[in-house]
Amino acid sequence: MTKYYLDRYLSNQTFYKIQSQSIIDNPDQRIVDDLNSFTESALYFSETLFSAVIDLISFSNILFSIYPPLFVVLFVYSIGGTVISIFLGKNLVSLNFMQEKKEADFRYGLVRVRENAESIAFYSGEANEMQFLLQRFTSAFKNMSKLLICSRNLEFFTSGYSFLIQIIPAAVVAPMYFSGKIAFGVINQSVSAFSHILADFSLIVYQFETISAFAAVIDRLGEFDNLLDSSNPKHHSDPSEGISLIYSNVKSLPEPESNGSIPIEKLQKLVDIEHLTVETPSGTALVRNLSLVINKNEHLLVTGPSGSGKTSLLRAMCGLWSTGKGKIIFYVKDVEDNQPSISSGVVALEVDTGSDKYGELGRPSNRNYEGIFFLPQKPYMVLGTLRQQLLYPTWAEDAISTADGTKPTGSLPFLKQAPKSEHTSQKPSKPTTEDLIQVLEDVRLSYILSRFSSLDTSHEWSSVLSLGEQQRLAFARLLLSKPQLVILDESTSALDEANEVHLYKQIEKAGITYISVGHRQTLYDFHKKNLRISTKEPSSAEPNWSIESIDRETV
Ligand SMILES: Nc1ncnc2c1ncn2[C@@H]1O[C@H](COP(=O)(O)OP(=O)(O)OP(=O)(O)O)[C@@H](O)[C@H]1O
Repeated sequence: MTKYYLDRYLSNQTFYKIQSQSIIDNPDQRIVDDLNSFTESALYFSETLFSAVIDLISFSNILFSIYPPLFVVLFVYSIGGTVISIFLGKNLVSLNFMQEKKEADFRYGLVRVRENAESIAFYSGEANEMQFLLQRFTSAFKNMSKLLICSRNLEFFTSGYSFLIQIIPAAVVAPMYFSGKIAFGVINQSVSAFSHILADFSLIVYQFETISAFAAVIDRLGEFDNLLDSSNPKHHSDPSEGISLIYSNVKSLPEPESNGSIPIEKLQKLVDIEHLTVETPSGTALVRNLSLVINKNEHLLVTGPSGSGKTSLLRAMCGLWSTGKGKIIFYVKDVEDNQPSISSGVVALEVDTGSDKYGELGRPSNRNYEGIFFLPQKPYMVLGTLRQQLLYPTWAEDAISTADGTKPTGSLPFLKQAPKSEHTSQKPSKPTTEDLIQVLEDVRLSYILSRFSSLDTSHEWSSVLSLGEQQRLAFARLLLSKPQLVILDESTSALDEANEVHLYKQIEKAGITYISVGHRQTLYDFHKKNLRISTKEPSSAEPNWSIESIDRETV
């Protein structure tokens, strides 16, 4: 179940939507704790129900042979008990639901302190953090107090209910004993059979607390499950709504014209943006009616005031945001045909938006395999070794290792990776250790190898590497992946100018076309075109962008 939920959580960028739009609270807690409680409680209830049925069958016969009216008493008593316990414990489901949420919020607060330890320490923000954490804890504590009061009332009733069981059957059959119809031992027999059967009928009374906790877990999982289903593209009512992202598959070179030449624009087109309007998820238009073509080696610099929507444009290009309208077409090469020759004579540019390859929205499962790479503003370091940092996100280590570094034995089904699809087989071949060492030299990071002794040591990389070093590591990933197009969102903001120049030269040398977002004047040197986005009246329908060539001589 964990793997099933993880698969759905990580597909279609659902994890991003949940986090950026705060759709539901604490998905991690739902995957870890709620799934655990769900499976445990489901098993427990199945067992309890099964033994109750066996018990009922065995003791009904005995009780019926003693005195049939005892059954009527038993029914009335158990139904009355169930109604009262439902009344007393009716708030338990919502209280349990909130308890799960509040405890998870508190835990998440602590995780954020751990993740942002250095920033908090620099700010000396301990007192604020303490207050913030105590607020969350107090909230969980108050809810727990309500939960305890509700459980206490229910417990009082349940105890009284179970004590009366000892008296009721004896009181019912006592007249029969005094009139000499039954022996004294039969009273004991009837008490025993009565309490067994009543326990079976009173499952709701005795298990009310567990049932309400189970119901809260089902609620939380159900909410999560619906959300995961709704972000599956198959459930979208109209896939044409919003921004369409199309990956057009260039199967081969275009047809030569009558004079034997190939139109340069057809040969080199990488991205075509048509009438694109990007809006925030709340509906504010940021970039309006943008039309733009990016050809091979026509490096584009996106500039504009802070908050004008530069990163949002990149989000739309990566498919993270689809609010707005217009079309973005990426011309990606098919790896099987990636060395076409003009003499092959095969023609045309094939637009492949078929559902078989890219899904109904025409999006591939991993854009890195399509030759498009994205470097985000905040460098992201994975948990693991330096080798894993460099291979991320295009390749993964083959074996799944446990925390102590040993490889798992046995054949647990969830450790098996899904069979490689036709699409993932297009991954570039995995770099060797020499390639990794070389790329570290290319980004001027070879000294970290000697500092950390080998490529296979694990560290908390985001803490032990400076921001600039993390940005250089991100460029190393890019150089290894060798994409056709890279989208850089202020990816050199923490670097000195010499390193920035060096890295841009490296990617230019590798033949990678890049689109950068940035504020620095130095960036103009490496780009051919400048897209300026301005902040205009949100109500205005006028385009708020302009594009101009950058003349390297005059910069
Ligand atoms: N999830 C969101 N929901 C609503 N509005 C958002 C969301 N994310 C960003 N915005 C808003 O969209 C606008 C554009 O944000 P964006 O990050 O694209 O700006 P930017 O031009 O890249 O700025 P900077 O140069 O400061 O990085 C901002 O006003 C921001 O507050």
